[in-house]
Amino acid sequence: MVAGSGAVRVAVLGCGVVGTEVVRLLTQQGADLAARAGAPLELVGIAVRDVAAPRDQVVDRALLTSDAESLVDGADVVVEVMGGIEPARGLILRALRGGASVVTANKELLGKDGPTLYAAADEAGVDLYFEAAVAGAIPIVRPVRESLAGDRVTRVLGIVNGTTNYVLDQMTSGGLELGEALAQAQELGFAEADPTADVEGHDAAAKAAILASLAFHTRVSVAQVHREGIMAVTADDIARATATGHVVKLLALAERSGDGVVVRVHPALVPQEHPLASVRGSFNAVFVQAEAAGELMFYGRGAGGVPTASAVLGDVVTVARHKVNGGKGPIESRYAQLPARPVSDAVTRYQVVLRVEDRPGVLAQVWQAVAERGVSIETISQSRAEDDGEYADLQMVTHAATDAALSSTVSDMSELSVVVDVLSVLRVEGV
Ligand SMILES: NC(=O)C1=CN([C@@H]2O[C@H](COP(=O)(O)OP(=O)(O)OC[C@H]3O[C@@H](n4cnc5c(N)ncnc54)[C@H](O)[C@@H]3O)[C@@H](O)[C@H]2O)C=CC1
Ligand SMILES: N[C@@H](CC=O)C(=O)O
Ligand code: NA
Repeated sequence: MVAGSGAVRVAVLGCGVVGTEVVRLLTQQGADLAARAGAPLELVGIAVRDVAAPRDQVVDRALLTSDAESLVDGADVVVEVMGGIEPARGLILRALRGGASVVTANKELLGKDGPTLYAAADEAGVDLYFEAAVAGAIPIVRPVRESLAGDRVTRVLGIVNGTTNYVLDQMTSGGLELGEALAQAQELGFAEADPTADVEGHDAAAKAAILASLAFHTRVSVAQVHREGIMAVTADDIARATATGHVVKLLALAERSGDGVVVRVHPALVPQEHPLASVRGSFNAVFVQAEAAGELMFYGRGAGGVPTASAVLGDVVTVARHKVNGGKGPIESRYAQLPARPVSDAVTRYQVVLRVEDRPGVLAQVWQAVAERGVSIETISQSRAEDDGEYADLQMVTHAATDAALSSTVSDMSELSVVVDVLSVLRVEGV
């Protein structure tokens, strides 16, 4: 419960893209937030690296401090939006152990070491909320953690990284190079401080681990997530996708597989008519399949300071209400303890493009290599290779099979003497 004046003392750690917008909402919406929380939310300080650095004018410079520890010690609610592992982790633990509730947007930390933080919150009897950590403004953590607590989730599939969705979209519709589109995403405040976290899939993998943990009541760490980023996606992949009625998206998937779960992040072809194909720019979308609810879709802005601040403030109001009225949000639910299965167990489909010698009998050899692995082909087409009359390009899409069978098939095909090169291998999802 709140002591003294009755105001809830809020400390903000980090004043970058998200922190500045959190400060703006706390400052400009004070009266509404107080009415909703049941007490004024008093911004008691903002921890920054450099108190002298230029700031947006909404930031009251008198509140800036480089002493984050003292700030944490005097707060009822700590908002961590500095990112990274340390000192964020130490400060969050200090806050929780000192009796403050914590709101964080830090998926990297939750994906790596969430259980330590959940345990500290549980032991101290305070809240740890993190709606902003997955898919920005979209309410997805709370629906999965609370609204679906009475159901059995079977699959989570979505676009959970705004930067890579923006980049792939710009490559598809604007014809931009990856580097050029990434620079724009950085400028717009979508990218992580180190954008390799976005383009190499680490950010999406952390979010997938968080979602899988919540959906399956199981601890899933980022190390258990199969991860491929978008750096290998070429302009040719995108052109081929368009020609065959697909869009390339970086997907996060978490699904039950036998008695376990498979969690994976990778680029995939999505049919143009699938709702995920129309998720443009920095928007995100998550499909959740649950046994009783059926299919649910969550859509909205997945990145950017202002949308993310909305999710942060929603959590701040919730934990402040608990400080004012008593009560507490849910603790970590991990009773199911489903084992993490490798990506080789996932059932998917591949689109493979081979450069082959352009002579009779080639198709039969390729077909046989596929059949020997128990895989079957749904569509196959052949075109003359643009750069050399001796070769042809074979483009095929398989029926569903395990990732193990499909990758072995590609490996076998690449060994055939008639196969000159494997030009592209992409999974196909959402069919
Ligand atoms: N930008 C976005 O669209 C979203 C970001 N997030 C998460 O929100 C967090 C913040 O992200 P951004 O605001 O975009 O990053 P940012 O890099 O713009 O801001 C972080 C700020 O924290 C400060 N900081 C870092 N270490 C500090 C320390 N030891 N003491 C004091 N200040 C320190 C930095 O100087 C910087 O100003 C990250 O965890 C990020 O993953 C989550 C959802 C969306
Ligand atoms: N860098 C992240 C920010 C939000 O989580 C993204 O692009 O999605
Ligand atoms: Na969210």
